[in-house]
Parts: sequence; structure tokens; C-alpha cells
Amino acid sequence: MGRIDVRNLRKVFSTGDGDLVAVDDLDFTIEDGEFLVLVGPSGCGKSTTLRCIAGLERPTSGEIILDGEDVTHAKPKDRNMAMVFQSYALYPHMTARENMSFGLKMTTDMPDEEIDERVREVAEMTGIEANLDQKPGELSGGQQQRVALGRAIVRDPEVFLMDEPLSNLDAKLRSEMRTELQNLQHDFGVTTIYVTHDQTEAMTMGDRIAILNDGELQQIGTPLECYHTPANEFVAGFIGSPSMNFLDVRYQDGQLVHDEFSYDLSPEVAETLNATGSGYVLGIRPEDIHIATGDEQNTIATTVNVVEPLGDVAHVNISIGDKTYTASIDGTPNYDPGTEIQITFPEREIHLFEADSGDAVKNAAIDTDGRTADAQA
Ligand SMILES: Nc1ncnc2c1ncn2[C@@H]1O[C@H](COP(=O)(O)OP(=O)(O)OP(=O)(O)O)[C@@H](O)[C@H]1O
Repeated sequence: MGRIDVRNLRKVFSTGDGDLVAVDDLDFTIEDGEFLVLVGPSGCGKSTTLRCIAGLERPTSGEIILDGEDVTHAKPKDRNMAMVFQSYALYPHMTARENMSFGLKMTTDMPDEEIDERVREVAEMTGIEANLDQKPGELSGGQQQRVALGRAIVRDPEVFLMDEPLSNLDAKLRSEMRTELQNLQHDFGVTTIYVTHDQTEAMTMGDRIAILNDGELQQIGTPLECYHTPANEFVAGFIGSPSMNFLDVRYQDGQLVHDEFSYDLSPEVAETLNATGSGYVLGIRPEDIHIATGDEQNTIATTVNVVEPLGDVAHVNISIGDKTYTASIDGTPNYDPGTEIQITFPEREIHLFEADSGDAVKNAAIDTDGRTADAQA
């Protein structure tokens, strides 16, 4: 068991400058065994949310329900949740074995032999059997992280809460540990809430991701749902690397009109925009921009600024008017800075957001397997 309902969670901090709303009316459910990633920019309220769930922070209002039971005011130790921190929070004077067994010794009456056996089993799973008699200072960052994870696992909790647990590791180790962590989580099937500001981590690790901004939930869904059908401009810009390009346009007589170009829409799409009228933000992902061959209906004149070859693709920085955008072009295009190129993108890949609210009014067409129509072609 390990289902969590976060109900209308709100946390306000009193600061010298007045009240600061860190978390505002968050409402979502994490299913038993699910891996949920809480992601958003620095200061958006991720850690505060996690700390409220762990019982380390008292919510201003709202409830935390664990398996149907209201634990909002329960002590952290009474929640059967294990937290793993960025700093590992290992005891420096204890060996890895002692760090891992300490919690069980303090909170259970499990016999020592059973604790030892359990620590050994978990150390084997997390790949640190050889390090059990070493102290944290003698271990690498990755090994310390494994000890911290092992310490959480031996307690056999219903829920793992992880706050940026990999951010102190170098890029290669971080990517290895991501996979290991996911494998461990799937093997154990323990509900996990994982906090990160790194959208790549969110996209690759979460069964679902919850995207926060300014203390408010922007969207919750599978990584691909959030990528292909972002609820608003914030999610669209946050998820995906390089980021989606945004262009200010307005709708007029079947066209999206930008200061530098106009784009003919099909009657089906135009119809949906007629009613709402006003200004829009056109969103297009870098990989959906193509070099025009001359046969396309909608082409746009751009100027190349920089080409960044990455091997199979290149990120081409282009200007339209006085703004710059990124196109991800297959192969190794060889453009000198200042070259004029014509680009195009298919209507089905266009996202449109209301200029005022940022809400999505059109997303890219998705086929049933979750890939966009263009990627399939
Ligand atoms: N104890 C506190 N007292 C006052 N303000 C706080 C406190 N803890 C957090 N805050 C503020 O609440 C907001 C949310 O903080 P929180 O740490 O939850 O964000 P975060 O998304 O986890 O950020 P980061 O990724 O930088 O860790 C921030 O504006 C932060 O300054």
C-alpha cells in the first residue's frame, strides 16, 4: 500500500516582507507503486510540497491522506515514509552498515541478526556490499548515494520521498544512478515521489510528472502527455530540450499573422480560432522546423546566426525579425552566419496558446502510440 492524496495543500511562510505563498491549493493523487516526479524551476514549491508530505513542514491548510488515512498532523516517524536527500545526510562517524541499520535499531525491536541480514541483502541490491565497513568520508559520491538509498530501503517504507537525490553526482554517474534507481523502484514497487528541477530527469524517470510553477500545479500526466499536449505555455516551454520556440501572432482571415510572415491555416483549425479571436502565441518544437524545399505552402525567411553540430542533428540558431529561435536540423548543415534560409513547419505540429492566459488552444496532432504525426512520417 502507498497511495497518497494531496488535497488542497497550501503552505504560506511568514517572512520579513510579509506572507509568501510557497504552495497554493495543490490537489493530486499518487497511486500505489507509482513513480511521480515533482518538477519545476527553483523556488516553485517542490521541496515544500515534499516536506509537507513527509511531515517535516506543517501545511497552512489542506490534507495529506496516506492509504485513506489523514496523516496531515501525524509525526514524520508515524508515516512509514523514507526520505532521501540531496546531501545524503549520512552520519559521518558511522560505517555504511551502521548508517543503514541505525533506523531499524532505533525504531523496531527486530533482532540484530535479522537487521544484519537485511542490511546485507539491500547492500547487495544497491551494489555496496564491499563498502559496508567504510565510513562516508571514505566513499565516493555515488557510493554515499547508494548507502543513503539503502538506508531508506532497509526500512521497507510504503513511500520513498526523494529531494534532488542525484544532484551532487557528475553527469555520467547521475545518468547511471537514474537507471538504477528506476530499476530498484520497479523491483520494490514502492510509491516514490521524486523532486527535481531537471526536466530531463523528469522526462526519463517518472511514470507521471507533476509540473509546478509559482506554487501552483500546471499539469500532471505522463511525460509524453506533457510533452505533446502541454496544458499551457509554461509547461510547453519547460518540458523539452532545446525548448519550444514561441512566436507572437494574431488570427486574421484564415491566417496566423506575425510581424514578419503570415501562415495559412486549414479551415478546420481556422474555425476553432474564429470564436476566440484575440492574440496567440504560436509554439513550435525545434525538431518540427524543416528547411523548405520550395514546395511548401507556408515558408518563412530567416537568417542563420550559429550552427551547433551535434553529430546526427545540428541546432541552428536563426533570426526571424529581431528575435532568435532554434531549429533542430538533421545531418550536418553547413551554413555560414548571415545565410538566409527558408524554413517551414507543418500545421499539425503547431501549438497555439492564448496570449493572455497562456492556456493551450491547439496542440500538435498525436497518433495513438504517442508520437507526433510528423515524427511518424
Ligand atoms: N522556511 C521557510 N521560510 C520562508 N520561506 C521559505 C521557507 N522554505 C521555503 N521558502 C520559500 O518558499 C518558496 C518555495 O520554496 P521550495 O524550497 O519549496 O522551492 P523548490 O521548488 O524546492 O526550490 P529549489 O529547486 O530551489 O530547491 C521559495 O520562495 C522559498 O524561498
